[in-house]
Amino acid sequence: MTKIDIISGFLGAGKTTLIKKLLKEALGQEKIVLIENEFGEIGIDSGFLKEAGIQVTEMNSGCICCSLVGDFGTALKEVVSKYAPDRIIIEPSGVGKLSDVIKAVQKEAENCSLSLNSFVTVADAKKCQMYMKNFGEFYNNQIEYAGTIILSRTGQLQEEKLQKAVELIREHNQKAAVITTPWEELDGEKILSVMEEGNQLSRELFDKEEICPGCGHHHEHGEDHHHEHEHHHHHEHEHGDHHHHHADEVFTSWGIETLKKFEEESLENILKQLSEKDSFGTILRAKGIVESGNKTWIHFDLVPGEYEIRRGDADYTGRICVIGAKLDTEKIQKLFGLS
Ligand SMILES: Nc1nc2c(ncn2[C@@H]2O[C@H](COP(=O)(O)OP(=O)(O)OP(=O)(O)O)[C@@H](O)[C@H]2O)c(=O)[nH]1
Repeated sequence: MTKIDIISGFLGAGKTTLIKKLLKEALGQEKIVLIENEFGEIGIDSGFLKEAGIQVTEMNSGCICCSLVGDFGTALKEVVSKYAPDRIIIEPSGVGKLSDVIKAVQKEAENCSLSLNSFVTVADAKKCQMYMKNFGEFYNNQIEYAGTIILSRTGQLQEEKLQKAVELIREHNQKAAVITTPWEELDGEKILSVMEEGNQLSRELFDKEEICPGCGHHHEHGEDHHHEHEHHHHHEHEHGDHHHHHADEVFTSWGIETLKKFEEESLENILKQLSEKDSFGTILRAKGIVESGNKTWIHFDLVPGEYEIRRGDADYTGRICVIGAKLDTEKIQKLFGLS
């Protein structure tokens, strides 16, 4: 029986960082396949995992949570028959709805010999209030359906702020275990055992009813699609323009492969502008690997309010990806000096 762990979380929450930690500290002996579904045109994360000998299957052509459920099922089956792994870790795109991913996995689990072992959401403790307010339709679904919620960046947070984050999360999920301890203080084994217990707790919730991610209403399990549509129309009449969005209606991504070399200073200036000004749209995530002078390479990461530049390994070509809402991609391209 292959175990499946779903590690969801909004853009830049820390999913990849968590997966690395688990692989290193808890899953070293197991045969693992990672299925990544990145939102954005260019997969940037998978390099290090491939180097670590982990099998990575990228699904960058679309979203596993909605239209491509069929393809996702095929991908799962292929992975099981080809590698017979002990465990499949699924990292859905940061803007995917966790409930859709769980549904897709459950559907396939019946056919292949798969067991849904855990469904986790990584949430940036510093930003959950802002994300709930601005992108609640996607963000809250990930919180509501998680068996375990693993807060990231809690180390730098004041106690009251962390307390507030936990309260906000509890408004959407009373049952999940919420990990508040900074990750450096926890062993991967400990985190994994909490994740696996979370499965037991929320299975009950998931079996009984489904919370409509858009309107917050509970639908009986098994309620058919036709019926659901009527239900939604009903709401539209009541509340005006209520309808559910697909991720690609709300979020856009811009990605480019480039040979351009960047000085650390000028890249710093670019990231500073991206994170401070709102004239490029709402920037939610940027990452890239680009060449710098003297055959050195720079890796960078940006989430709202913070960015990080570090020296890293060369890659097969330079790549940059920016994700956000209402992006002015032309202006962003110019900012990187690439138009
Ligand atoms: N200080 C701090 N930084 C973190 C923590 N978790 C993640 N980061 C940083 O945040 C950035 C994003 O982390 P990732 O692990 O790539 O996040 P992700 O959820 O995989 O992001 P996507 O690529 O958008 O899917 C990286 O620069 C990490 O080093 C944390 O707990 N504390």
